[in-house]
Amino acid sequence: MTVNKKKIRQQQKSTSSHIFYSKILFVFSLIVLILAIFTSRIIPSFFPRTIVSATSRLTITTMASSPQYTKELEVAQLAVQRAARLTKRVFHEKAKGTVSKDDKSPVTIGDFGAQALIISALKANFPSDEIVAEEEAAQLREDTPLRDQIWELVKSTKLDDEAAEQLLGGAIKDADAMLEIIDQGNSKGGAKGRIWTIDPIDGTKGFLRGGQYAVCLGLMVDGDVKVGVLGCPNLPVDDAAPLTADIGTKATDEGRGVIFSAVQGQGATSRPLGTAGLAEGKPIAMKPITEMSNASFCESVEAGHSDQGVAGQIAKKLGITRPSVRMDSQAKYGSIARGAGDIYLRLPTSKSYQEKIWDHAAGDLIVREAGGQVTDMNGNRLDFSVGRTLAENKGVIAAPAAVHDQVIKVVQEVLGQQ
Ligand SMILES: Nc1ncnc2c1ncn2[C@@H]1O[C@H](COP(=O)(O)O)[C@@H](OP(=O)(O)O)[C@H]1O
Ligand SMILES: [Mg+2]
Ligand SMILES: [Mg+2]
Ligand SMILES: [Mg+2]
Repeated sequence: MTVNKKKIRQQQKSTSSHIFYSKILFVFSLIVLILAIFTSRIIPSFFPRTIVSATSRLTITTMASSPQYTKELEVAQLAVQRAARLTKRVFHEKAKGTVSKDDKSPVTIGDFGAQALIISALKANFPSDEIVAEEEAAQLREDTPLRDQIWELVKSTKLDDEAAEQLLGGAIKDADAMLEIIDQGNSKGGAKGRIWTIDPIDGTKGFLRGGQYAVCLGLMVDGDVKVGVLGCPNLPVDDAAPLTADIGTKATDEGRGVIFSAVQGQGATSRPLGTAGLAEGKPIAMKPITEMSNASFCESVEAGHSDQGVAGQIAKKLGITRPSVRMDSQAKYGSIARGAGDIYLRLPTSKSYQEKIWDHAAGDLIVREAGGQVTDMNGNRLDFSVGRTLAENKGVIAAPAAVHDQVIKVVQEVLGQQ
């Protein structure tokens, strides 16, 4: 009897110590898991991709319940929509008020006007945010007729929706105030705080020749792109329309004009550029590549902006059989994000050129939120935290996440043979 009791007591003791040790083990594992997740977010390269992507999914779920950057997104979309109204007016005019910048690249009254409208909308809503924008007003201060031409456009470009126009802060006071506003885009950029980046007309050369162009706006917080908006007035509204360099010969804008948007962790959308207010956005996603031979790739129209010879060799080695679609501006990012094309290749043409952050911020986020991966030619993520340029990166390779490693491998092989 006593022996049995003793046995039972011993058994109870060992069970409760088991439970005690299991609890300790459980709490310890939990702490390790939390630490792993926390550290993997700070130093992602130390951890396998699976852990990092599981964490991102965790972030997405958390963020979905309390969407962030709602106001930023609304203001950015409306500001891009209004600026695109201005660029479309200039686009349909014969004389586009083109002048040459110091680096010999073109700039038009559309570039200056769109930048003034976007900055004034941002300053009305987020007065302490910094802005990195492409253009500056110096030339306009010495050229009064050019300044006045832009002012005429800026003061008469409004959204039809009165409430939306009010949200953007309404009209700019006068021509001098407009010049000051243009120059508020002179931030040096960097890794701290809230910084917007604007390309009022990306693909100015495309804009001038009647090709694709984009009005681009991105918000970076501590060097990371959180919001991206691309207005592409000459792309088809239809997300399923095939990728083509041709914008058609129609004089009307019917069936054309799209805004791509993304917020980090909330996916990417497209909506018609429209005329009044904002249409409902539709989620967009990159197309999975099942056969490389059926894949399409796009690149710049300008041979001076991207090495088309090297891109051709990469495509061939990947097994891509179709010729590239040459398209100006970040319309390329939008097009692959909605599955109209598959891969975007941008190979440097010179050792010294540094890509500008306004040429890539919005597109980078939109593609990544649509299921893509965007890196430089060495496979490193684009680093928007080092100033006005992507000084730490060379070239751009954007592709569906599932094949991106394969593309980078081929890029390295081809470049290694150079
Ligand atoms: N040598 C070069 N290499 C890469 N990009 C260049 C370049 N010279 C200019 N660019 C950039 O290429 C952008 C156009 O991109 P794409 O060639 O894809 O259409 C230009 O934007 P802007 O048109 O806003 O000036 C400009 O900033
Ligand atoms: Mg330019
Ligand atoms: Mg540009
Ligand atoms: Mg530009």
